[in-house]
Amino acid sequence: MRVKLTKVGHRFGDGPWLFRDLNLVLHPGHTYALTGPSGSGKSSLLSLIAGWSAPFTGTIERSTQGRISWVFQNPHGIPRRSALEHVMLPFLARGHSLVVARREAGVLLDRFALGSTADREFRALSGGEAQRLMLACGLAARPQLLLIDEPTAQLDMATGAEVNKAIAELVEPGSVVVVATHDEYTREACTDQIDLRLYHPSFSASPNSAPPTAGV
Ligand SMILES: Nc1ncnc2c1ncn2[C@@H]1O[C@H](COP(=O)(O)OP(=O)(O)OP(=O)(O)O)[C@@H](O)[C@H]1O
Repeated sequence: MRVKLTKVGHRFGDGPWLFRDLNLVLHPGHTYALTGPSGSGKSSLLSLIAGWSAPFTGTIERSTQGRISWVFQNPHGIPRRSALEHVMLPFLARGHSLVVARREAGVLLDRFALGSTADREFRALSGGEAQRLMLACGLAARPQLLLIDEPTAQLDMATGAEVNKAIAELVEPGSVVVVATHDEYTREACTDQIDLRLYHPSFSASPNSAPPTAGV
C-alpha cells in the first residue's frame, strides 16, 4: 500500500493547529519514524493515516483497501492464553487451518526471538517479550499498513533495545510501517523519519535548512 498525504492539516474543533501543509508519500518497504514533542499530534496523525478520522484540511489517499494493524503502547493480551495462541489467532481469523496457523505463528515467534516463550502464558511474559509479541501479532495479520504507537515508552533501555531490534527487522516489501516515537533508538531503527515539528505552524525554515518535503 502507498499512502499519499496532500496539504494535510489537523486541529480539533477551533483548537490550535497541530500541523499544517503536510505533503508526504509513504512507500511500501519503508519504516517511518514519526517524531515530535508530546502533544504535537503523532497519535492523531496515525489515526488519520489509518482512516479512523478525517483530516481537518487536505486529503489522504491509500492506494489499496489493504489490511491495517495497530500496535499500541501498552501490550494487551489474554492473560492465560499462550504467546503462540496470540499469534495464531490472526491466521485462524483469516480462515487458515490449525496446522497452518501453528506453523506460521511459530515462524513469526522465532523471527522476534520469542520461540522459547511459545507455550508461556501472556501474563508470564516480560514487558519486552509482550511488546515483541504485539509486533508479531501485528505482522500475523499480514497488514499492508502497520501503525505502532510509542512501542518503547513503558520499557527500560535494555528491553527497549530488544523491541527496537525487532522494529529494524519489520520491513516487508509490500507494507508501510509508521512508528510514533520519542525514542531516538527507535528512530534509528527506522528507514525514514517524519519530524512533525517541521509542520507546526510556528516552524519557520531558516534560509539554509532543507524544505520540509521529506518523503515526497
Ligand atoms: N479527540 C480529541 N479532541 C480534542 N483534542 C484532542 C483529541 N485527541 C487529541 N487531542 C489533543 O491533540 C493534541 C495532540 O495529541 P496527540 O495524542 O496526537 O499527540 P502526541 O504527539 O501523540 O502526544 P504524546 O507524545 O504525548 O503521546 C493534544 O493536545 C491532545 O490533547
